[in-house]
Amino acid sequence: MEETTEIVSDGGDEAAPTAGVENGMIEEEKNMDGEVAPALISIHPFEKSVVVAVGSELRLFNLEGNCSVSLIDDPGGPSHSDAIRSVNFGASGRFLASAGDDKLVKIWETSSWHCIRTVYADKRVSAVAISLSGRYVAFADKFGVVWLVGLDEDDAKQTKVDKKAVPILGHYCSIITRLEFSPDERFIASADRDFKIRITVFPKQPLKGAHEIQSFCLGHKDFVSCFAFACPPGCVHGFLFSGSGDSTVRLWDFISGLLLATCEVGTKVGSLQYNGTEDGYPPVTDICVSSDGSIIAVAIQSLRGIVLLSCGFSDRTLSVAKVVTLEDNYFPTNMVLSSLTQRLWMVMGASNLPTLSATQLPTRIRVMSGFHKDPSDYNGHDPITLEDNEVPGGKKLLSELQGSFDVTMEEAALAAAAAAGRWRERRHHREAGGCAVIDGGLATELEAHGADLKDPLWSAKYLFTSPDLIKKVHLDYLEAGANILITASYQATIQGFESRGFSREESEALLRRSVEVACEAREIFQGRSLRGSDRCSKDGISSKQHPVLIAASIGSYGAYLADGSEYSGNYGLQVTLETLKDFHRRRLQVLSEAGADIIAFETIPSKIEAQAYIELLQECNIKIPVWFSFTSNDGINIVSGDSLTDCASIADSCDNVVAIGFNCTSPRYIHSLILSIRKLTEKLILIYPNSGESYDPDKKEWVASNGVSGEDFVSYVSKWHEAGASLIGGCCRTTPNTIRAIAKALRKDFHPSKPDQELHNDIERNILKDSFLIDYA
Ligand SMILES: C[S+](C)CC[C@H](N)C(=O)O
Ligand SMILES: N[C@@H](CCS)C(=O)O
Ligand SMILES: [Zn+2]
Repeated sequence: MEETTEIVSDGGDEAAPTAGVENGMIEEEKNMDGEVAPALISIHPFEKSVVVAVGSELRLFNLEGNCSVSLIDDPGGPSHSDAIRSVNFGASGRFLASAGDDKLVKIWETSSWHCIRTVYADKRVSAVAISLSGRYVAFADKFGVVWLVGLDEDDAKQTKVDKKAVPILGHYCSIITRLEFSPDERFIASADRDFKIRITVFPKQPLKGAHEIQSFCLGHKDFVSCFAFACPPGCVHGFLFSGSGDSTVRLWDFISGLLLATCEVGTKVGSLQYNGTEDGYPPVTDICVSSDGSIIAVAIQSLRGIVLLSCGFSDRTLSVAKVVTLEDNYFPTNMVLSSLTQRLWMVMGASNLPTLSATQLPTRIRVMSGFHKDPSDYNGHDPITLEDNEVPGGKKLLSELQGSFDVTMEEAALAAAAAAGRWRERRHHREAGGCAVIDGGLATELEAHGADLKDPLWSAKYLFTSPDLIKKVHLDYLEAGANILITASYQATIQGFESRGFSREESEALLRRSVEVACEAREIFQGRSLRGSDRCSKDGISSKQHPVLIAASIGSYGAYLADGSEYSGNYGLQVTLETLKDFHRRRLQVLSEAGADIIAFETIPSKIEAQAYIELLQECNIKIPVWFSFTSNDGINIVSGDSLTDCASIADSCDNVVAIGFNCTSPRYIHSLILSIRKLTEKLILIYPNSGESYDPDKKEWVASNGVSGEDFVSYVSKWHEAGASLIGGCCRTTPNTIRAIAKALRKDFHPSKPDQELHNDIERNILKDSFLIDYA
């Protein structure tokens, strides 16, 4: 690893909001792009000041001077311009760090409140932490990479815009939800949406990378939303508490990764106590623990209050001691415990609310005191929620931190957003209704424009004979409503190009060309809106509101053989797992670095080929997401006869895989395949069937079968969407007309009738965006 890695933004573009490019969902209305980011609160370790982050705003109050504080930002540098996702005073209290969706990390010096450093991240930032010594700031981007910035003495004295950070560890494409240094600064802990907490040794020379993994804390069954260290008296390293979407709080010996105790808080609190309507129990959204572990406060999504736990460190028990109910309509979205005064500060709020303007976002602060060291003392002695005039800083602080809070007007909206919560369970993503439109048959449309594909390279031939025709077809699909363009690399292989006399370098350049052509089409399409000529098409599709992703196609080995064997998987016994890996390796590497948003493994006929892909993804350390798309000709198994269960479980096992499904399969099998696969994976489901005709590989022609007509195909789209498919398009013999009709059908599915449904859909769609696409952009 290089000692320093430039992550320079090339001016304003990178840091500017790029929601249109990032967002892979269909969005009918501009305001549907809004994402609910929770209000955050952090307190100085000596309770000198308190900060609330809401939207892009940092609101600060000096508790010592009883006055509000104005931050002094970089004079020429960028300020926060999008939702702040993490705000953190280090343990020393010397600095405050803030970071978020605008890809900026800002470090503020807490005696002068100057911004002393602005770091440009190249992805949105999900978590930030400051080391005990104040010498390092770590931040996590949404790709799952943790970066480190060193602060030296001079930093505290001057403003500096620094564009350098060093990647120190990674979570392999999983979004990091929380990041903290251990209290002794020996470790750095990072938790992710893939259920794990990684404990990494924080090395003596951390800017050279933190490679030594101390442990993984594995046991949560859903995303890890929060964690906190605690060190009871007499204990050397301490313990770690974590909360999760699986509705549990767990206690870990983080040195060994051993799970010591689990408290099923959601079950214990009981369904009557929270306001949710979902199946199962609600996620734990936040946890605050006093430094000695005697106070453990837990926030649960949609719970009007907090849960206090008691922990027996020696006998490894963790149980609910008390549920403290707050007044109606108060759902804390974020909390912080002051170790000094043992006051729990809570905030409720969100960065965008459907009924309120973007400026002056309201929040509601509550402060609780009267915690007991011995949980049995809670019997009859609840912690006390302070009245507004009893809160440190009083009404002055509240008016500063809460914004234009008008109880009667806004509390209900605020509560709705808070109740909707910060994290959604992973398994709800695809059921939430978010969806994107995949394009249709590229080769089919090339043929419609006169292309002759009777060639071993099939559509890939046009990468060197007429890339402009490919671009035109991509544009036709975008105009028709596609959100995802699949590149012309399905049958483009290094081996295939070499057999046509191209050199190795030229062959690799042709692979890259397939992605470039699709990117150029996207630019043209979106450039129309920049030039002000954006109009809604007759289908109501506006390029301004129409995000586009590029999926680099990788066809199976059978496609290269050009004998139709991608529809049987019958490659002969001499073709082993190693043969397939050797065949696919270099192409995968080249395409994964060509600028695509995702790799589309298409028309996978067999388990062995899926296995080859999975092994290559790991061995080649592929850094972009992928989808796995199988073919079936009976609606039960995949075409080779391998079981769907086996194939789906192979695909499901890999973090890179964000969606699993079927392509180039007859529409008549799609519904049953969706129903089967939804039981086998929590990942997104994709389907892009062909017309139902059969392919004759000798004649290289499609022949009618008793398939379902194009018209019928479209009439199934809503049903497939309802059954759980999130990404829907067409494969061979489908056309821009098919895609136009699919986009129309799916848009019709998005007509929320009630305002709360609207909010729900909005939140869910954005989470779908988070999990599938935007984080890798
Ligand atoms: C998806 S099939 C229709 C692609 C063409 C096939 N591999 C062939 O070369 O005949
Ligand atoms: N993506 C390819 C077909 C795969 S079967 C194409 O559309 O030409
Ligand atoms: Zn196809």
